[in-house]
Amino acid sequence: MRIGILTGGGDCPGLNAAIRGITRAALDQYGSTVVGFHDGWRGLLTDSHREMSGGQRLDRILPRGGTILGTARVNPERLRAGLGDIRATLERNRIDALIPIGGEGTLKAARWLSDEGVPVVGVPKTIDNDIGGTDYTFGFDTAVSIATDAMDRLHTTAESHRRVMLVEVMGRHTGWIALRSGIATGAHIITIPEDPFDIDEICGLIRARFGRGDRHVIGVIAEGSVPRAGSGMALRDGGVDEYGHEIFTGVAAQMAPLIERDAGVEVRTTVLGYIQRGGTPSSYDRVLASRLGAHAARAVHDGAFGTMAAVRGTRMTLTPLADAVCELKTVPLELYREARIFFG
Ligand SMILES: Nc1ncnc2c1ncn2[C@@H]1O[C@H](COP(=O)(O)OP(=O)(O)O)[C@@H](O)[C@H]1O
Ligand SMILES: O=P(O)(O)OC[C@H]1O[C@](O)(COP(=O)(O)O)[C@@H](O)[C@@H]1O
Ligand SMILES: [Mg+2]
Repeated sequence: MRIGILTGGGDCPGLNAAIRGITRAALDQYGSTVVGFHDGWRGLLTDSHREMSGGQRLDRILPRGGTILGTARVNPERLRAGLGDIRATLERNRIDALIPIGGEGTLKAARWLSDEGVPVVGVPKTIDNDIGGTDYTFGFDTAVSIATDAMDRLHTTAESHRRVMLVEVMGRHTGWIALRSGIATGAHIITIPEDPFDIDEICGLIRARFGRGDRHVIGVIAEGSVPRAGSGMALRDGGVDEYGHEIFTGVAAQMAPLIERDAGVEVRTTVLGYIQRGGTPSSYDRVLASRLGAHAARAVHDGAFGTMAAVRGTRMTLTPLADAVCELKTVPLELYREARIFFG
């Protein structure tokens, strides 16, 4: 077989391990060849690609962050309008099956291509861990470790200065990174997009902590957090970018002056940003990405198209793409309530 692969959406640690997993399995186990398309779906629209070869060169990419194929976002309408170009690229390169590695956006496009008759098997990736049909996505474990390390450091400086430290972490639609890193570091407040926050409640909690003699507060704020309607705070509207994503206006920075005024304490804001996505993957993410990649290679050779490689417990499985993209995997509210035990 000739298998096309691509990495789409935001990069994350483990993409290279997944590329290696697919390529090593396809080449060594099935004698197939692999063609890597550059910069996500853009590489299929413009036919920009490279032939992948196995051996030592691929072994060295296992621990490397980012993606050797490059990634990009393409306006979904432009992608749909380019179906003819995509088909032409696949035919010109004699591609028998496509393995897109991506988040919920890339996998929606994969599902659409599958519905159009293209043989597709997806591989889930994202630091946000918000893809349905799989217990975990690679990138998440590394991002949580980076956020945990950062917050451990912020505790000591906040305590020294008697400050509130708001730490904004990634999580566009879901609070998985905020929840996991917040619990791990003993954060006093965690806000997640799934449960709009009440700024008065947060201020009350901060006043109570300082009132009983505590010297600092760490608040972990998922970037997609929103204030509860009618709760005395409204976020600035940033509109939507050309790819259809909401443009964030900095929720933590907008909370800070309200807390300073109400609680009469100094507030500092740290936005962890792209640090969470860069650099070498954790051992967990390397293993998960390698296994998902090899499993996807196996699935295309079995003809199991229209599916996504997934992990359930410790087992590799296949989930129908339609099930994987029908809804985001959000943080269950009972899990968030469990975390609230440690607030304050
Ligand atoms: N509903 C959709 N239909 C077709 N293509 C889509 C759709 N949603 C996203 N895409 C394509 O997938 C790309 C990656 O999606 P995005 O959400 O940016 O990243 P991720 O795959 O990491 O979630 C988009 O830039 C777009 O080209
Ligand atoms: O790279 P961009 O376009 O600034 O996107 C940032 C977004 O990408 C992410 O890092 C990961 O999201 P995806 O995996 O869905 O691409 C989000 O946490 C963040 O909101
Ligand atoms: Mg996305």
